[in-house]
Amino acid sequence: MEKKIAVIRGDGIGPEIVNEAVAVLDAVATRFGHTFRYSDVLMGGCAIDECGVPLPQATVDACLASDAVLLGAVGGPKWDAVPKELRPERGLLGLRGALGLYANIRPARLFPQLRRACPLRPEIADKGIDFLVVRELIGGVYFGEHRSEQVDGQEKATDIMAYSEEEIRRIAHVAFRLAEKRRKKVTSVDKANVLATSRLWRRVVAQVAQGYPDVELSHMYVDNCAMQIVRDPSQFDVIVTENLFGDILSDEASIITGSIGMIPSASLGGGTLGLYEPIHGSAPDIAGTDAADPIGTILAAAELLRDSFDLMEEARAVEDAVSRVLDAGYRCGDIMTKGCTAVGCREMGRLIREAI
Ligand SMILES: NC(=O)c1ccc[n+]([C@@H]2O[C@H](COP(=O)([O-])OP(=O)(O)OC[C@H]3O[C@@H](n4cnc5c(N)ncnc54)[C@H](O)[C@@H]3O)[C@@H](O)[C@H]2O)c1
Ligand SMILES: CC(C)[C@H](C(=O)O)[C@@H](O)C(=O)O
Ligand SMILES: [Mg+2]
Repeated sequence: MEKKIAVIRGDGIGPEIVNEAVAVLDAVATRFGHTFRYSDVLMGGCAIDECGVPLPQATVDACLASDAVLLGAVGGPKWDAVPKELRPERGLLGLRGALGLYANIRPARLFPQLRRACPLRPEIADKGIDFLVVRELIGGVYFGEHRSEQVDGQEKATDIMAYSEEEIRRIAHVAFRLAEKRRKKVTSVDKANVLATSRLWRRVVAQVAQGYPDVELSHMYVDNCAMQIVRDPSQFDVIVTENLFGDILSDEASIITGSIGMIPSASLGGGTLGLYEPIHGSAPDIAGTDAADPIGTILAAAELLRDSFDLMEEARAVEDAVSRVLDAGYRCGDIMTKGCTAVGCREMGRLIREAI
């Protein structure tokens, strides 16, 4: 099989972790006889430095001309002073919007090898952690109007959160379809006791549920959900929620499985083009030190093989390789526990490649 992959290394640890993920894709190509052609494109702070904007049109065009997009992460303190519409993160939001990627799927799954890195009490972890956060990605407050003005001699800032029925309906279908293939439970998370967008969310999700009679739907307020994720994560199968709540809950869900450095994400739209990235950011505090855990990005590459290229065996080979390296006791600093062998980003990548 021959496929084109747009590669966005980005800022901070982005280039370090993407290098390892691309090398893993190369190992897959060699073992299974595929050809992956990469086009390197700029986004975020590095694009501001090179081109003056966080999302050059050439990047959008290259992504649209590819079969999938692999991303590291963007942003960092170097660009804190740039005007808000030019911030590195605007590049990421702009790309998600330009590619129509409305569904962001972020798994929370505890690797059996990482039980000791799990910060939850053993009796809670032993009940199992295996759920998905399905986050709406191109609506809500992220894509509403952001305004700052002088009122009565003071600065006043406003962010508008808006959702249409159709924006809610399409993400709800994604959640129900995923739940049908899993444990058949959807928890829709909102703040319907306060927000008009959440009341609409609840009504539309309940309507969509009627088309999936085998799937059980429950509703939960986001503050309660944040608490339930650490109290008893085994109750969740698929969580579906709006953009901002999903951003926050997925970071929270990541840490109960060991580390944010281990969690991949897939951003999907109506077609086959998907964007695959770890859920974490550019980690400026450890950039350039070879301390970043590349596993989240490598597992994102596995998702890319499965979702965008339909290469099930190849995706499984990457996931099994990660498992075998963890079985052998190798750990990056974020998941290091007593008795294991500490390795850096490059060495972790090499071990996983060799295990393929
Ligand atoms: N998708 C993205 O590109 C994305 C996502 C989140 C944040 N950001 C941006 O990244 C920058 C830094 O944000 P932040 O510090 O709030 O969040 P962050 O996720 O970059 O880092 C949070 C903490 O997790 C650690 N961490 C993150 N990834 C790791 C990995 N792979 N291995 C080991 N440790 C890891 C970091 O060292 C840090 O202590 C900001 O500019 C933010 O806007 C970008
Ligand atoms: C960098 C930022 C805009 C982004 C988001 O909030 O979506 C990030 O936190 C993420 O989770 O991908
Ligand atoms: Mg986030």
